[in-house]
Amino acid sequence: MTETISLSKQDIRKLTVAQLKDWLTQHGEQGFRAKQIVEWLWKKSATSFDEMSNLSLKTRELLSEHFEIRAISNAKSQKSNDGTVKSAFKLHDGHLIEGVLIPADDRMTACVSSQVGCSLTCKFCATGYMDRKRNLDAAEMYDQVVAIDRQAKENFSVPLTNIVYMGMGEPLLNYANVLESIEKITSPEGLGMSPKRITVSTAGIAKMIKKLGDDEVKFNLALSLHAANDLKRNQIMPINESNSLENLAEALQYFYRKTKNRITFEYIVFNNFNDTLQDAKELWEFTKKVPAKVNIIEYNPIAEADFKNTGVDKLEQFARFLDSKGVIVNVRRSRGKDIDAACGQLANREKNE
Ligand SMILES: C[S@@+](CC[C@H](N)C(=O)[O-])C[C@H]1O[C@@H](n2cnc3c(N)ncnc32)[C@H](O)[C@@H]1O
Ligand code: SF4
Repeated sequence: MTETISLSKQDIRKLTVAQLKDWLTQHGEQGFRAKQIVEWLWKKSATSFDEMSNLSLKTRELLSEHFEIRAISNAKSQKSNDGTVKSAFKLHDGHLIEGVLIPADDRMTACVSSQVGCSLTCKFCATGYMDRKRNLDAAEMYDQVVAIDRQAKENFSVPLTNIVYMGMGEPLLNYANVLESIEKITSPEGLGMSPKRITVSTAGIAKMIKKLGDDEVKFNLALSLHAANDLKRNQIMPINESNSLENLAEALQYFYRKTKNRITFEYIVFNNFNDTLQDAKELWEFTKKVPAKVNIIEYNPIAEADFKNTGVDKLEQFARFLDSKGVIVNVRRSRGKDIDAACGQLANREKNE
């Protein structure tokens, strides 16, 4: 019988401080070094053991003999006319994911991916036409934030102010890793950012929205609604067939009771699909179910589908109706469209090479 020996070393960032401490003491090292190593790995984003200058050469050699640091690498960045920077990041196993820096007057936002591809097949989203290859681990999401923060400092001389989990993938289908990444991003041992500046966007997995409530998370939640009517939502978001609007409303109410965090509803106003006054009324009715605000977002055309944005007049009428009913509504213009860096356009494509 032949035995298969795995040559790949363990990713050291999968270990907790306590596990690392145990490992070090079992290997004749001082346990307190674990905290120093963890600080190098997260706060200082070291990509090699050689950088860990307060460890002895012997300790560094011991670590590199047994572990590796699976950092992501920046494969390519493209800058849009409006300053948006889209980056392709290469993962240790060769997969590519994308992250985007979105500069605005009052904020610098990182849009990060949570999965390689997506399994939810929303009809208007480029990522939905790719297969889901795998979930990202916490370090792979954390590394995107670190890399995009560097880009913000290099290009605009300011650090990131906000993070949105709105890149490739459905964050709530990678629940544990997404929460772990946010824990690292917000903890003083990591980047120390406020959870109030982080938004996780979901296509709507009712069970996991409730779990967010049970976990009493401090970050913001956005629901990609796009239709407040099951028949229409089923047509563009197949996940709605098993997570109806009624189930979602109930889950959101539960989430709100537990966290007191107001929900954001994302709504693309598609031409001749969900742009009538009746659609606006249904959306208004839905917003009454839970404290919420509405972001009307522009559709970024993708090759696979032939949706169109509604006209300016209809869009204004739609937004004015909501406003007249006391709904907090923002109309958001899309960014980075010339390089396919806008929401829903992330599918590892290059433009204008
Ligand atoms: C790409 S998704 C990732 C997060 C999560 N899977 C979700 O659906 O909310 C982020 C946001 O982009 C939106 N989106 C997807 N395709 C789009 C497109 N072609 N134009 C504009 N927004 C789009 C989604 O509806 C969602 O609000
Ligand atoms: S919109 Fe979100 S859930 Fe839907 S396919 Fe795109 S990434 Fe997946």
